[in-house]
Amino acid sequence: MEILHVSAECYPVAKAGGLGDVVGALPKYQQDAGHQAKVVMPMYRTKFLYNNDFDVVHKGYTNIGDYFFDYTIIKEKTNKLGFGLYLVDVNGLLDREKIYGYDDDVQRFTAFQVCVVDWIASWQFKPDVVHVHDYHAGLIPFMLQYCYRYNQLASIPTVLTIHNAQYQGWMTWEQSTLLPPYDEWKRGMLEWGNSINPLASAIKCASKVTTVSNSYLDELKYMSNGLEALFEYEKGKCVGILNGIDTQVWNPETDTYIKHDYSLATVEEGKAKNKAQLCETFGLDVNKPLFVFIGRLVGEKAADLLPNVIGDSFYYIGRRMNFLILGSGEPEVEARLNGMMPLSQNDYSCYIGYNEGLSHLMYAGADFLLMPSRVEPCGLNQMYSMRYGTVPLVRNTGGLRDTVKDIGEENGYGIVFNNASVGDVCNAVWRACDLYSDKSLFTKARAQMMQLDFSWETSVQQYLALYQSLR
Ligand SMILES: Nc1ncnc2c1ncn2[C@@H]1O[C@H](COP(=O)(O)OP(=O)(O)O[C@H]2O[C@H](CO)[C@@H](O)[C@H](O)[C@H]2O)[C@@H](O)[C@H]1O
Repeated sequence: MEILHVSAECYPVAKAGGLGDVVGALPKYQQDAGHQAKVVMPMYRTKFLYNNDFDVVHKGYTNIGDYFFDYTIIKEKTNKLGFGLYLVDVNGLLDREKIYGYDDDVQRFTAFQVCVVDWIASWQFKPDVVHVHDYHAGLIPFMLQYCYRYNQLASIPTVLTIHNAQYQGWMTWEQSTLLPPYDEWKRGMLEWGNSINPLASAIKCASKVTTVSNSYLDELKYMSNGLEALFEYEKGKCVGILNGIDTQVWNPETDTYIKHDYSLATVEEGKAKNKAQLCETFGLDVNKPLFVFIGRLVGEKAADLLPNVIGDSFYYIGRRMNFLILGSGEPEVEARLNGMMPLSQNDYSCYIGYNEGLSHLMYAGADFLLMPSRVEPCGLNQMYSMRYGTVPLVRNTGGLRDTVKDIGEENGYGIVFNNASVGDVCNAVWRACDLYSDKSLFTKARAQMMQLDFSWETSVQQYLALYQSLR
């Protein structure tokens, strides 16, 4: 089968979070399973672009509204990522340093999608399926079916994967002119809540919709930032497929980001060395358990709780542990976390920003990973941490519920709590400190987690079966 993934992110080309990880891995494993997988994404000004060689495979001319422009599709020459990587170059619009966060993001991502559809129209043989990820590619199922210019593409099956339904890409009706001319009778397929909603449109128009865990699919029916009724209505075509992790990138035995690689057999000393390196870098006490948080500092991840969790843990449990935070996001949370630095007694530090290498070292060197998420469609961090022998503390939600079993249960290995509240997280920290003191239980949990199988193979088969059902 020929599968075309359309996404705003793909690791290692450009990544802002878990979407990039998934789009950098899933196609590789589909290719390994004997299929032809391609990824098309915007051409940002990233290191990857400058450090690799590309061929021009297509040149085109199109428009968004009254802005007419040339675009170019370039392909990485050697398929070094394990699949065909295609970048859309639109001079001035897409070739920026950041992925998101510009005032004209609506124009940028609409232009990207128009170019992708325009490019597909030039193919001699059409792909067997177009697989779009999140709202940045959400207008494509509509365009393929209802834009007059692309009538010949209407029968291509489409799959939407929702990595995060919080962000929907809302556009005003005035911005509808950015789309190629379409059948006005179908404008309802673009609309939700009186505006153009690219994510809702993709849910309506795609042949199938997947979410990145089963529990998240259930939750979306009562908590999806306004789309609850739509998920209930379209539930017949929705299915949950749990993400895997790229075990070639996330492997403590071969990880090139860490100096001290380790396996299940050498986990004790391997983690100790990585922890020592981390503690030295951040001025932490290597003899105390180390709790880390890695992620976007936003409400969904309950990052706003962190300052009080740290303060209350020190106050009520005692200064028996270290905390280290890596992330960026809401300015108030960043400021509070930074503001706590002078109060550290060699037991707290934070790094505000994005740092891929440091994240690997933290998964490797920490004892515990905090994930109090209010919403977690799947969550990759907890799976990475388990593979690196770091015990996750997670809220009982979404993909966290589907992947972490509480230590209190038979064969459990993690710490699970119910509420995204300071009290519940502190209680989990307390339980973790107790676990840390119980050496034999801690070692057992660690060994058990490291042997769990979160590889992509199973999920890839589920995606392939889904595509097959559309042919
Ligand atoms: N400051 C920083 N420095 C370095 N690395 C950082 C970082 N901040 C985040 N990361 C990395 O970004 C990734 C985050 O992935 P998640 O899946 O946990 O969350 P995200 O909300 O981005 O993804 C969404 O999509 C994914 C994929 O489907 C779902 O798992 C998830 O639930 C959903 O919210 C991890 O690789 C993490 O290490």
